[in-house]
Parts: sequence; structure tokens; C-alpha cells
Amino acid sequence: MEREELSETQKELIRDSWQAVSQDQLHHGMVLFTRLFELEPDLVLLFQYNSTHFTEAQECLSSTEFMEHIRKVMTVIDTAVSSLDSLQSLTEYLTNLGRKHRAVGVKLESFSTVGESLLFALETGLGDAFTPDTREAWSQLYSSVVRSMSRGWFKDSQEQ
Ligand code: HEM
Repeated sequence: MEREELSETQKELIRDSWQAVSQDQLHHGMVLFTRLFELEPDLVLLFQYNSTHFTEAQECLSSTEFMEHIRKVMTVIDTAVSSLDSLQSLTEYLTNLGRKHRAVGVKLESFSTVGESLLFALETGLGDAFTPDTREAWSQLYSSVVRSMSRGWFKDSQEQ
């Protein structure tokens, strides 16, 4: 989390832009995952709740359990935005979260597509307010989050 420290200006851009979209997190999360499934349709197959297996993005996107996953994702982002001054405090949690995603079959490379989809959702929600500087700040924050999660694929992977 130490590399590429966010500047104070970047933190402000992230906080201001997140405030503008965070009233309706579920909606923006839906835009994010709709985009993600367009770019990588096979990711739908990884979401299995009880005996339900989804084959189509639309089925997945309209399930209650998946809605909860969207809430979980948005809560992690919300926590990261609230912790911009102490992102290293999230490292352990995020490493663990990475490990869980590895366990359910997510490939680390897919997190690049998630990043692209996050930027798409922010751009859709913010319009012109999503300036190149704001995009760059979000891109750096997301990279930090993924750097910590990626430890779950490599570090102590025999644990658990
Ligand atoms: C490639 C994209 C992703 C896939 C395929 C995926 C898949 C899953 C699956 C199958 C679960 C377990 C079932 C569930 O809790 O709904 C899960 C849990 C979870 N996911 Fe994801 N996920 C993705 C991206 C993300 C991202 C970007 C975040 C946040 C940054 C995230 C946060 C969580 C959290 C907080 C949980 C609950 C973990 C727990 O039970 O402790 N996921 N994910």
C-alpha cells in the first residue's frame, strides 16, 4: 500500500467524487457489474448460491444474493475511501479477501477488468465531473487495493 502514495489533492478528488455517487451505491454497483459481465461473461459462472448456478448475466444481476455481493463490494470501496490516510490498515483484511476470491476461482487478471468497470461506473455516474485527474486518482487507489488483495494469491496460499 506504500507505493504511489496518493497526494492530498488526489485524496480530495476521490472523497468529493465518491460523495457525489455514494448516495446510490447499489445503482453504481449494478452499472459496474453489468459492464464487468459484458467484458468477461464467464465471471457469472463463479457466483453460485446454494444450488443456484447462473449461466446468464441477467439472472445473476437480478438475484438477491448477488445484490448482497454488490453491497459488499461497495462497502469495501467505501471503507477504502474513508481510510485514504491509513490504507495500510486494510492490508491484512484485503489479503484475506484476495485469498477468498482465489478460493472461489477468481483469476487475479480479472481484477484488471473489475478496475476498468469501476472507472466506467464512476464515469457514468459523474459525467464531466470525472476529470482525467479524478480518473487517475481512482486508478491509483484501485491499484493499491488490488495490490493488497493480490497477496492472497501468492502469500501464504497454503494457509487455510
Ligand atoms: C471478478 C470479480 C469478482 C467475483 C467473480 C467475485 C466473487 C465472489 C464470490 C463468489 C463471493 C462469495 C459469495 C458472496 O459472498 O456473494 C465473494 C465474496 C465477497 N466479495 Fe467478491 N467477487 C468479485 C469482486 C469483488 C471485489 C472487487 C470486491 C471488493 C473490492 C469484492 C468483495 C467481496 C466481499 C467483501 C465478499 C465477502 C467475503 C466474506 O465472506 O468474508 N468482490 N465474491
